[in-house]
Amino acid sequence: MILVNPHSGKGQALGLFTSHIQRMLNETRMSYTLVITERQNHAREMVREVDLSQWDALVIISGDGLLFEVVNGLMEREDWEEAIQTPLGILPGGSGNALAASIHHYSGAQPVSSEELLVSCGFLLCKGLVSHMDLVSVHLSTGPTRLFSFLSVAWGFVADVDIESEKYRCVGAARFTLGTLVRLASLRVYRGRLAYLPADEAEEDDRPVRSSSEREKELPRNQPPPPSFRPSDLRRASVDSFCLNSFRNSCNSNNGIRVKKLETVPPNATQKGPPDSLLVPLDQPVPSNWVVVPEEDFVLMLAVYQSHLSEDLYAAPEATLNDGVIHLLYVRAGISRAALLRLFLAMGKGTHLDNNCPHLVYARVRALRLEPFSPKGVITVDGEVVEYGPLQAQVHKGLAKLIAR
Ligand SMILES: Nc1ncnc2c1ncn2[C@@H]1O[C@H](COP(=O)(O)OP(=O)(O)OP(=O)(O)O)[C@@H](O)[C@H]1O
Repeated sequence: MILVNPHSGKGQALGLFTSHIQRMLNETRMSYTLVITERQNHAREMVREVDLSQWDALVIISGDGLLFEVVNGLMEREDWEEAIQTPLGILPGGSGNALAASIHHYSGAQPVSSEELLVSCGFLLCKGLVSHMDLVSVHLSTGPTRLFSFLSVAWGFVADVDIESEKYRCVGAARFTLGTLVRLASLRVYRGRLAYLPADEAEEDDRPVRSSSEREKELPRNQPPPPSFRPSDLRRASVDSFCLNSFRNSCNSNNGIRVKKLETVPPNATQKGPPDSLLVPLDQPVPSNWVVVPEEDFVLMLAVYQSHLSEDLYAAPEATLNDGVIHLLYVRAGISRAALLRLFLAMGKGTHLDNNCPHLVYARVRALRLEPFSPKGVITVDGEVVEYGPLQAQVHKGLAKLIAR
């Protein structure tokens, strides 16, 4: 199932699919159904109810926001443990495309333009090799109290830029550069308390470690793919005509693709997912083996679990898809505008940690707690704004599966 957010990025996700991806899938003789999302939470509600036995993979062509919905929809199911084993795929159609940029980077390739990134991720999808991907369980004190995140938690400068730059999405990935310059002009300090469990202090995840053959399974498909893409091999994809009983389906044709419109079911708020053995309730002090950061004034806090925060921000050079580590970066108050700008320019190349910036701190952690004291601010999880207030998070190594090698 390929889910498209027609409004993501510059609003061209469907066009990008037809111009770049459709032919590649046809050449591999992979059959698929395209679902165009109609509103926020459509994908989340749909994957919560869908019969997953009918699908080999759930692929999104959008920004990271749509994958966030799919991951959380799967984790809200009664059968979440099995559901989250469904291979996920991502094709960049947004303006940030952090996970797509990360998997392109993990494949060993050099940085590329947005269009080439789409083709690169298309090839990864056609190869169909599946790897495990870490998920982070994020607890909030209000709103939906537990979320699952595959990318980042941000507070302060980065979160502000992410949200404020939404209005510049027509310029694509450059929106973050533009937003950074605007926010630098009105640099703020955020007051709060940060604590974390260093990765070397924490016990390894107690789930059994899987063998590499179990980790890297090839996606089933109708026929083996041709060794390379040749025009003579071009065939039309056989488009599946699944009938999902829980939805009212109406299909119509769009550029030769069968488009399925789905009616979804009411939200389900029940808590699901693995226990967070490293966390104590938010109203209790953190355990004694945690580090409590002495400073209380910050410019930013960024917890990231993949290498890239956007196509142009190589935030965690050491990160891999399944390292079971939250890469925590924070910048203490007192940094000059010029030094912060230099830091972000260096992040474009992934050299920010080599620059010995005295205000930047980096730690590999397994869990963290953030208690903002500033009355107003923005916190984002995977680029989506969440309720502003205390939160804590714990990584779950390799909980999800991603088509990524
Ligand atoms: N048809 C739709 N109409 C409006 N919103 C939608 C629709 N489909 C999905 N959404 C919502 O749009 C939000 C943004 O989606 P997404 O992150 O995929 O794109 P984006 O914001 O353009 O990408 P990026 O995060 O890279 O900038 C998500 O929260 C998603 O729930």
